[in-house]
Amino acid sequence: MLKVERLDAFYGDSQVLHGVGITVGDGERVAIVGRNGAGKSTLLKSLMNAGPRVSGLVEWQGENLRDMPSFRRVRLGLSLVPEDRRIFGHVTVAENIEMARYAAGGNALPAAVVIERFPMLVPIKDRPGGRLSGGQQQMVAVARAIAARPKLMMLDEPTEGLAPVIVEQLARDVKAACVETGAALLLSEQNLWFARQCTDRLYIIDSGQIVFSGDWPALDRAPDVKQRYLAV
Ligand SMILES: Nc1ncnc2c1ncn2[C@@H]1O[C@H](COP(=O)(O)OP(=O)(O)OP(=O)(O)O)[C@@H](O)[C@H]1O
Repeated sequence: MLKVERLDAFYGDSQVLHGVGITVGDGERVAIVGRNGAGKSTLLKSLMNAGPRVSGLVEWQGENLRDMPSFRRVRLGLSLVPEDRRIFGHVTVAENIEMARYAAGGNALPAAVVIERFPMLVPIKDRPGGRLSGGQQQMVAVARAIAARPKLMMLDEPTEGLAPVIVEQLARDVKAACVETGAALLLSEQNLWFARQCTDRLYIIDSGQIVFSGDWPALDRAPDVKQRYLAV
């Protein structure tokens, strides 16, 4: 279980997160939604110690992570798929997924097993990463994360720039992969439809602060909140 309390994050002198508190239970799927610049990416990076300077509590399975480096967090089962996906262009889809072994060691799932879980990847498994569409790249990035058998997978705006038909497929595959492997999900998104398909509850972040916490029906019952923090 992830427990975050009083989390502040800074780039230089500029404070971007202010006293953030969230939890994600074992196997739970939770969304962080908010407008551009609200602090979603900064929050996920802060949880991995991958960029901003942070203070406050980040506790994972009862351990206060303090200044633990990212690679050790990965070994504890935390995994972040960043916005830019970081697919290797000169090796194939299957080899990109095989790279999960470097993060997870002997515990990683074989690429062939993971590819079966993502139907879109089956016909393109031998294609170089540099010749993939944005949607295919995102699918590979999620598959690679799943191959490392994370206990908590964090996805940073996976639908950005993707066609609606790909967004639908990605929603099905992300949810199914989490359910099958028991991985928890912390999803940063602006696409409310996608976030709702993949998760059971959400936090809204605005100007670096959590301004709403509840399940999706609770958001439906609060149209003023939706209008104030999520309308474009
Ligand atoms: N490396 C950085 N250095 C300085 N300021 C940054 C840096 N990265 C982000 N910021 C600032 O921090 C604030 C939060 O940005 P962040 O990327 O976390 O938002 P976001 O909710 O993920 O938005 P987006 O959807 O645009 O990615 C913004 O004001 C942004 O300009």
